[in-house]
Amino acid sequence: MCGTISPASVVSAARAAANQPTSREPPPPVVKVRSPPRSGRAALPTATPHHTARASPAAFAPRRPPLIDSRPTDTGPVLQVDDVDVVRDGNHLLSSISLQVHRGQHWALLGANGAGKTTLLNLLGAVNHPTRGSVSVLGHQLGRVDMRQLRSYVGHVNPRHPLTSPLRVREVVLTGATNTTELVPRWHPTPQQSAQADRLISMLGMGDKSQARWNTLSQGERGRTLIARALMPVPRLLLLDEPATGLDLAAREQLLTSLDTLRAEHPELATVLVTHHLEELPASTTHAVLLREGRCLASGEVDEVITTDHISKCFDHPVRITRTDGRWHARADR
Ligand SMILES: Nc1ncnc2c1ncn2[C@@H]1O[C@H](COP(=O)(O)OP(=O)(O)OP(=O)(O)O)[C@@H](O)[C@H]1O
Repeated sequence: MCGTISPASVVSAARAAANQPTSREPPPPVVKVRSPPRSGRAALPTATPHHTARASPAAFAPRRPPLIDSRPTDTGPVLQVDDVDVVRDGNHLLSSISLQVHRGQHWALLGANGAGKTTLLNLLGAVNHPTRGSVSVLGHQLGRVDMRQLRSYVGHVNPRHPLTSPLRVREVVLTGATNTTELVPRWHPTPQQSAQADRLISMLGMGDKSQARWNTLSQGERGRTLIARALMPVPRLLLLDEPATGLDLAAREQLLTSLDTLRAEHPELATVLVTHHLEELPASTTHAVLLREGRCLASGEVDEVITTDHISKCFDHPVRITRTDGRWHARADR
């Protein structure tokens, strides 16, 4: 039986713990490290070579004035992708992709198996660089910033979370503070980080599983744990890679309702949600991009993109699309 998820209160609690303003509160004075970048230039340390990217525990001290100015007063796009290609082993995984995501927008990223959805999401999450073209995340162009630090400002829910050691739920959530898969040796959370983790766990209905080990969790419990983990940095951008995979009917509906509430309560948040299934899209989805064989088939406002014609082309199969009470359904067109 699943507990009740209340994402609005989750984020409110996270903001309170991180001492950040909610959308209703006047912002406290901010000490900026630098002015917000206009040209995409970073107010971050310069790019860190991969071989030096391992961070010491001191690197995960409690957050001070943000190195990235990602406050709601920013007017630039949260994500800007310009004419991007990704090539691996001579194969074009993505070709000529462009995309602009603004705060308050909730994008669905749709496509058949192998269409390139995860490859694109990994660019948006500052996990990988493009082969050609440019990607800016929270106003910072990949290749000009410390990717690890930039990633710490993005909530990324990956159902294939590569955790192998049997960490407890609470420990997994705390790795959201360090943006690592494993606990960082000799790192200790601050009292605020500990309290925030406990609040998130409780509000995601995992309070009675807080000490359970990762390898014993059901798929739905893992999903909730990973959402709590992703919310630890109080992100302005939330990336969700097939968040409903493996959830039973009730758990899926609860998750989608939670995402609707989260979005309504936090109008500054931008999200990108990857799925193969239209039934897994929250009603609050505002935009969509369809990928087919690494290319963009359609992109824009959701009702113009999720159409019978586009979806049939995208999945190379004749389907009929209907939308009822904000939710989408796809049926084979016989
Ligand atoms: N490192 C790599 N080298 C070569 N090909 C790769 C590499 N990584 C991914 N691919 C291929 O790129 C294509 C796109 O992969 P990707 O995981 O982005 O697709 P997807 O749309 O997320 O698929 P799915 O819905 O099955 O998860 C696939 O054909 C995959 O096999």
